[in-house]
Amino acid sequence: AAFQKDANWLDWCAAPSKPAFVPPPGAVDAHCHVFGPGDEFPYAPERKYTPCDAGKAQLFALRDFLGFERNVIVQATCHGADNRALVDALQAANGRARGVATVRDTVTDAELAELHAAGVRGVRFNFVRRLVDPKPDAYYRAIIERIAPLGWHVVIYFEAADLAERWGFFTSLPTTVVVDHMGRPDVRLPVEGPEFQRFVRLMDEHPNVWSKVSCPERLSVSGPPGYDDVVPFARYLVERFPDRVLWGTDWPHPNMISHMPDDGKLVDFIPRIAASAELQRKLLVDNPMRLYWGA
Ligand SMILES: O=C(O)/C=C(\C=C(/O)C(=O)O)C(=O)O
Repeated sequence: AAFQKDANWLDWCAAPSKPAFVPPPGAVDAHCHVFGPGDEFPYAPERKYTPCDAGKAQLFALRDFLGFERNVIVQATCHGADNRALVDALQAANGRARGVATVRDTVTDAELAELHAAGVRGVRFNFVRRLVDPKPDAYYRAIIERIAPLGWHVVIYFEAADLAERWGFFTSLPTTVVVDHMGRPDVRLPVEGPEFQRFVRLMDEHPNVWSKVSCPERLSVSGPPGYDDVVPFARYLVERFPDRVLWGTDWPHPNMISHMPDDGKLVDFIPRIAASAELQRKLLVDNPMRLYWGA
């Protein structure tokens, strides 16, 4: 094989349980990835991890098994700014997938047009240092100038400690801004405490800011299968900002060290954080369709 996955890499769950929760018709898995296969879509030389391959066929099979209709496929750092695997998956999805790409400030108009034609509707800025060496604000502002005319939005991934430091930059972004995984709250701290309430203030004071209420498996201290300690945080955001939340599996779950989540159990997390059919429809259908399909 062209690439060897990292020695401690956990492969995605090959036989997830069938979720008890049945997603509403048209439900969207709004945060997932495709990895390689590496001998067709090489991993980026600047990557900080090498995953197992996780291709579009498995992603779409999981979509169908879990009862979802569509995917938003997000470029992961292991592919850097090489979006070929993402574009390949989008083109194979027959309109049932949209993408969030990674581009450099040198991206050409032709490259942006090709990405848009494939179904890309946003770019991702990853500030998690174990994944990417951060760039100066000017680098990101240059990219935003290039993508704003396309109507794209920005997805940002950062650690809770970064929020205070980058508040000025995050609140200056002119597009819709979607935060991955609730800004990674420390769930040992109280929901009403100053740390999580800083993130709540970001959403409360900036109506262009959305959040994914995903990845309990990354945040939980109490652990699987229920990730009980994450429920209050995700539920709070769904109930406070029902029109600006998204949910995703995060398949194939890169960099999970403690365990590999069962995707069926992640789906059964949804009714615990979105307790009514209306909130479930907003979270899984209305919000992602509005943002990614312009519905
Ligand atoms: O998949 C996620 O959203 C989380 C992770 C990885 C990435 O986002 C990435 O490599 O782009 C992580 O926390 O390691």
